[in-house]
Formats: sequence, structure tokens, C-alpha cells
Amino acid sequence: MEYVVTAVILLVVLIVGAVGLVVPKMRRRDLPPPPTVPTVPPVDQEIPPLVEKPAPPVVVEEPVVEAPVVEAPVIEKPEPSAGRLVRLRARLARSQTALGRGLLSVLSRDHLEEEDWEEIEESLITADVGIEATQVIVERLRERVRVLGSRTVAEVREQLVEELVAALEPEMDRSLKTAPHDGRPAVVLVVGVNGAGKTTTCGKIGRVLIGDGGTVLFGAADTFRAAAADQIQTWGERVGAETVRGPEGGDPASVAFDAVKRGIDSGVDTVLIDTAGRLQNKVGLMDELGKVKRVVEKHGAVDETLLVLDATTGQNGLEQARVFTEVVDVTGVVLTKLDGTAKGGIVIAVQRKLGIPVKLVGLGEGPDDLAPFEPKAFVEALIGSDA
Ligand SMILES: Nc1nc2c(ncn2[C@@H]2O[C@H](COP(=O)(O)OP(=O)(O)OP(=O)(O)O)[C@@H](O)[C@H]2O)c(=O)[nH]1
Repeated sequence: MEYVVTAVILLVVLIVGAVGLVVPKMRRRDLPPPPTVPTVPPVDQEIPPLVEKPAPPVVVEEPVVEAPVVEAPVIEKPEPSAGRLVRLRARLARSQTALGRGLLSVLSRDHLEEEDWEEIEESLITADVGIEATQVIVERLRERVRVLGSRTVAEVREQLVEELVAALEPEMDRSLKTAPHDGRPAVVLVVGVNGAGKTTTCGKIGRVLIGDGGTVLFGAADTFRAAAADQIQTWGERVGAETVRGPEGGDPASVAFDAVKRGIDSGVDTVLIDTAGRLQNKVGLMDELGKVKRVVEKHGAVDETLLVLDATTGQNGLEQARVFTEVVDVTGVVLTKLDGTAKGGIVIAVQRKLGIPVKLVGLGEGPDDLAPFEPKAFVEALIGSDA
């Protein structure tokens, strides 16, 4: 029995000892953190490479210097000039209100008394028709009204139109001599006081000629105003026409000569020469324009000399214009800025006083606001149809 008890005790001691040895070991094994389970990156996340690649060398990109885009200039093709006056008739609205409507309302009265005729005269004079022309027009109207007796508005309108057209001398030759001849271009001199719209008109005439199928070269002989040469050159570039210019303050006659020479060599139809009007006195004007003309005529006669007149300057402008007609042989008048005045009657006065036909009229600042002058269409626009 004793042996059994001893054996049991021994067994218990052995078991306790074994447990004592095993448990601490297990505890020690628990201490290190549990091995981490590698997390699977989400599908769209880039898996980092196992072996780190060396960073790619930094490439310094040279700035790309783009070659300048040279755009071909857009060459405009202006509309032909036929019918322009009719298309631009609304521009005469100021004159129409002052002259056309005023006259029609008086003329439509049942019995025209002396003061009515005076009123008619006054309207015409206010519209710059000029005293002489006014007297003729009123006289003729009085006679017709007396003979006709009772009148309708339509009849009166018709008579008024006829008298104004007659005062504009419709038989005058208003064609522009711009066609080439004898193997050389036609030469057109554009003259007038500064500010009248000379350079602008020169550019517009070029467009009219190109619109009608011709070719043009500009001569920038207004060397007094540097901007004038730039201005005319810009007009030329828009329609693909060449401009011959000289140094600022240079000799206008020499520029004009070179322009005609270049025009002959390049075979254009018309050479348009813009001149300067900045001349204090008649002697200076005579010297300069006379020289330009003489020098140009070494190539052949000048075909057309156009005098540019500002319609808004009225009767005063007419006096200045007369000086030009004494200096050069003016063949036609271009009356500008008719859109800005109620004095459209100046056309009649200009022709009467200068004895030179109005060939073109300026009706705005737009490039194609220049129309060949047609007396009937002009008067129709001036009188209007809704009075
Ligand atoms: N409303 C209107 N303005 C016009 C017309 N014609 C020209 N002009 C304007 O008149 C101004 C003077 O025109 P320019 O052509 O520079 O005058 P210029 O006679 O050449 O003047 P200089 O070169 O100084 O001798 C400009 O602002 C034009 O746009 C027209 O028919 N109607």
C-alpha cells in the first residue's frame, strides 16, 4: 500500500513538473505578435513592385517652339458697283426728311399762295441747292402747277422729281476713265483738301474697280501724313492690290511716278494716286499738284482727276474746291459724307458752280459705301416715296 501511495505522489509530482515546464514555453510562444496576414490590395490598386526600380531619369523637356502660323490674307471680293445708290438710299434719310418731305407737304396743299412758294424756296436753299438753282427750280414748278391746275400728290411728286433731275444735268458724262489703253494702265489722280475723305475715297474707288472686275495699284503720294500711306496700303491689302509708297515727307511726285511705272510693269488696269491736300495757299498747291501731274505725264496723260469734296462743309467747301479746279483739270467730283447731312441739295450746287459732273457719292464709312452717281436714283431717294 505504501508503494502505491508513493507511486501516486511521484506521478503527481511528475505531472506538475511537466506542466510547469510546458506552460511557460507556450506563453513565450504567444508573446510575439501574431503573424500578420498579408493584405490583398484592391484590384485597382497598383501592386508595388517587389524590387524597387530606380527612379526614371528626369527628362527636362525642351519647350516646343511652334513655327509661326502664316495665315494667307483673306482677299475680299467687293460687290459690283451697279445699283449701289439704290441699295444705300436709306443713308440719305436726313436729307429726305428735310428736303423731300418738306417740299411734298407744301406742294400738296390745295392752293399755293405766295408764302407757300417762299417756303419751298427756303427748303431748297436750306438744303444747299444754291440760290441760282433754287430760283430756276421754283420758277419751273410754278409754271407747271399753274398749267396743270388741280394736282394729286403723285402728280406733284413726279413734277418735283423731274425738276430736280433736270437741275442735276443728267446728260453730263459721269463715266470713270479707268480702262487701260495703249498698253498702259489708266491713271487716276485723287485730289482735295485734307479731311474731305480723300484717302478713304481712294480706297473705296479701288474696291469699286475691283468689284467691277478690274485690277488696281495704289500710289501713296500723300507723303505729308505718314498714316495716309498706311491707310491706303491697308485698303489695298484687303483687296489684294499693291501699294507703292515713299519715305515719309518724301517727294509726292516721285512716288506718283514710281507708282505709274510699277503699274505699267505689273500690267494693272488702273493706277489710283492719293495726293496730299495740306497746302496753305494756292501757290503751294499749284507747285505740288502741278509737279505730280507733270511727272506722272512722263508716262502718258492722266486719264481722270477726281476732286473729293465733303458734303457737310456746304457752300464753304465749294470755295475751296474752286481753287483745285483752277490748279488741275478736274474731270469729276466725288461728294463724300452725304449720309451725315440734311443738305443733299449740295450735289446740284456743286455741279452748277464748278461745271463738273458729280461722278461718285460717299454714303458712309463702310468700305463699300461709295456709289456711282445716278441723278434719277439720287432724286428718288431724296424725295422718298412715303410722303
Ligand atoms: N460718314 C462718312 N464718313 C466718311 C465718308 N468718307 C470718308 N469719311 C470719313 O472721313 C474721315 C476722313 O477721311 P480721310 O480719308 O482720312 O480724309 P483725307 O481727306 O484723306 O485726309 P488727309 O489724309 O488728312 O488729307 C474718316 O473718318 C472717314 O471714315 C463718307 O462718305 N461718310
